Amino acid sequence: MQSLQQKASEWSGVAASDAFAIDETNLFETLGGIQPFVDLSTNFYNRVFDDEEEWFRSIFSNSKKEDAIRNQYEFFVQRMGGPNLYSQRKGHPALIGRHAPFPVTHQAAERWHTAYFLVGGNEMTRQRQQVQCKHAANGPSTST
Ligand code: HEM
Repeated sequence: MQSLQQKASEWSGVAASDAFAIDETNLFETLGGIQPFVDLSTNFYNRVFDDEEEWFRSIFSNSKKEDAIRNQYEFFVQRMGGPNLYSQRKGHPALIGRHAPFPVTHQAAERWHTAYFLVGGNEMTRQRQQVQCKHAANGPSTST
């Protein structure tokens, strides 16, 4: 079976070595602290909340823009080599699980190619759940 990383690379067209090049440098230090990330996430969510396509905007209809901005910049600060702001406040990022309530489909991931790992992660989670349902219907597994 293909790994999540293989699927994400195939769908996005971004090689894993390019995706993980962020680990070869400390972008938090290079960019000079938190403010560039606050600006990035503010600009990002201003555009998301003003998107011209209703189906895309509606994915965020239950989110407050200020919360979404903070969640995102704290996550990026942490992931790019800065202090663990996100985990101190909210725990493990667990991004596949946290996105499970939202329709992060192939169509949505076209907007943000990094999101293909969420699409693949959701598919794998659903496949595992289907296997469990089958076992439940057939009684306990004897194969372990
Ligand atoms: C098109 C693809 C995506 C869609 C539609 C999407 C949608 C959402 C939505 C609706 C939320 C809740 C907003 C909130 O924080 O209150 C959210 C949260 C979040 N997203 Fe995404 N997302 C996408 C891709 C990504 C990617 C690629 C990343 C990481 C690189 C990411 C990181 C996060 C983080 C860190 C949160 C905050 C989670 C939390 O603390 O609850 N998202 N996303």
